[in-house]
Amino acid sequence: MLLTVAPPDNDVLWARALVTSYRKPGGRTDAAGSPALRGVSLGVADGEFLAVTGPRGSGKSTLLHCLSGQLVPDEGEVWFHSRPVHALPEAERERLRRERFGWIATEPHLVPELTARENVALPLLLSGVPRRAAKATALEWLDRLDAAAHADLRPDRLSQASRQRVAVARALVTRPSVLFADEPTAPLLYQTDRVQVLRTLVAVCRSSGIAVVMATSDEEVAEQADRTVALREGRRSGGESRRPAKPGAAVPASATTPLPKSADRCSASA
Ligand SMILES: Nc1ncnc2c1ncn2[C@@H]1O[C@H](COP(=O)(O)OP(=O)(O)OP(=O)(O)O)[C@@H](O)[C@H]1O
Repeated sequence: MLLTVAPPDNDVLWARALVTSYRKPGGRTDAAGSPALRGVSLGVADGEFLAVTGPRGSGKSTLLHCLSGQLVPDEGEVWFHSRPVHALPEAERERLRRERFGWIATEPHLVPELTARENVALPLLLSGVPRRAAKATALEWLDRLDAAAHADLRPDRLSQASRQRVAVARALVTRPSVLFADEPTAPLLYQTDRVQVLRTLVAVCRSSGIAVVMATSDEEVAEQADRTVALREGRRSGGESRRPAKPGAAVPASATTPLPKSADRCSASA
């Protein structure tokens, strides 16, 4: 595969001409001959909130999987700073995902036997942080997500919105450089929950300098983003739209307080 030069300095993440097809169990390329991505290029600036929009099946999730190194594209390149994600061995991609990327799925997928605080502490424990420090940092992140009151409850005792807040705290506890979120508010029934979870997430990422790449088909969600790129049938559709910041947007005070020292990045640098 031809490697080009690394991306511009102000882009934390950069992708060029991504093409991806899903293969059938027999190993053959999709019989319909319809790649999920057909040449998508984009860059994500440091600390930027980028929304990826498009109808169902347009390739949003596939793009996030490629950008986060979960899926290696058939063609094209993905760079994280000066590292060619598409060309890294599986073990290095996994390490990158664990240490520099956060992931929020549509469903929270919390460990049912663990409390909210233990769920959030888990990524830190797995990267070798001592238990006490990990649990203290987990509580600080739950507090920033307005979920500290639920710290000692297991997921089955939490509302859907609270579970998603815990999942957001778990994704951010390692202070990733990029947070990927795949329709994170879609399962929340109430608009007030969707708005609050999203605003808290965005405020925390902005105050911590974490870039966000969010797949969404919800226009209200996309309106919160700094920039929106649209997909249709695996291709960029139309231009991109940039929106001015909304200084008046109400966010919980806890989401914008500076991070305590113990919440500083715990993982190794890339
Ligand atoms: N695991 C898979 N195996 C086979 N085909 C897949 C797989 N995942 C996605 N696809 C196909 O790839 C295309 C893009 O799907 P993708 O999930 O990336 O789109 P999306 O915009 O995220 O849609 P949605 O909003 O429904 O999740 C679709 O045609 C979909 O059917």
